[in-house]
Amino acid sequence: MTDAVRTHALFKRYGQQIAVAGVDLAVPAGSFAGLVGPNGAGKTTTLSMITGLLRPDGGVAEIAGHSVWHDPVAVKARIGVLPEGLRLFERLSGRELLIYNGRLRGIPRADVEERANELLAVMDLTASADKLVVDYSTGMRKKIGLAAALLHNPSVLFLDEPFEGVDPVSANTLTEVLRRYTASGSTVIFSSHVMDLVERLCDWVSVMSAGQIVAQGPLTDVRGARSLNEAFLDLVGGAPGGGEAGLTWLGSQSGRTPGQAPGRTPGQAPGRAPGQGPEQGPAS
Ligand SMILES: Nc1ncnc2c1ncn2[C@@H]1O[C@H](COP(=O)(O)OP(=O)(O)OP(=O)(O)O)[C@@H](O)[C@H]1O
Repeated sequence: MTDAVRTHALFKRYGQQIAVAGVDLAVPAGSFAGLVGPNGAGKTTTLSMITGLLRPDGGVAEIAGHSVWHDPVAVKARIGVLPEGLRLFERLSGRELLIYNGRLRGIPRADVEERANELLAVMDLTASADKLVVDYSTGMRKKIGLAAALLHNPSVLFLDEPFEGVDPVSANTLTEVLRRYTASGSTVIFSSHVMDLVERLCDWVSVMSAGQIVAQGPLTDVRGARSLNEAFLDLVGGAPGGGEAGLTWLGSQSGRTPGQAPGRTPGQAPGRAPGQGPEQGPAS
């Protein structure tokens, strides 16, 4: 079967900084796929190149066998995107936004209205449908963004951090919608830092580190006998206890004035409170 998404040697440089260093991504159709990696690994840059938002410096990206950069119309008809830092038409209401998106996609007005109403209901946005998007909360923006990305029934849906700022109830709604969507044979690819979430939702995982794919395949293979979080830390070289190095000044607030080292008053030797020997308890 053709992969829903495939890239070969995808490359992007910003000045001296190589953001994506030859990525070979493969996501089978019908997958619920997670793209994970530490901050700055190149996930957003990769997704931007695959969705036609950013021109690669090298390599190829294909959606269902269509080249993103040579056959952009065919690709854009097949994909839905919920990008990072989502920009929406703020002065439209949620309903107007969906109808506008649907009409831009060439969907007949009656169909757009029907789909918009259904999506608003599923996303629990019916009561806010006529409110301006500028007045939506973070979670509501994610939901209307997802509704807009789903309206034309794409075969591949790209989501950059879709659950960020979304409350547990709304996250549950989004999860259900996405599960239904992949169960029908469509593909979801989402980036996230939340390993528990990826482990719970995804059946396919691609792990990126320093601009490259360091592991990719079915979740159970990538994870092995470990949790995905442990596998991730092994793969990306997260030093166990790395957060304990340095920062000796951090914490120990008691008996200290601002700017003073912990546990010390001016003129006192380090490590002992005035008038207190090592075995001495508090004065009674
Ligand atoms: N527009 C830009 N100009 C210069 N450097 C950039 C630009 N966009 C990204 N980078 C650099 O490219 C590298 C990859 O960034 P990218 O945003 O793709 O990472 P990411 O994996 O999505 O990170 P995060 O998890 O923090 O969102 C980083 O080193 C980043 O500083």
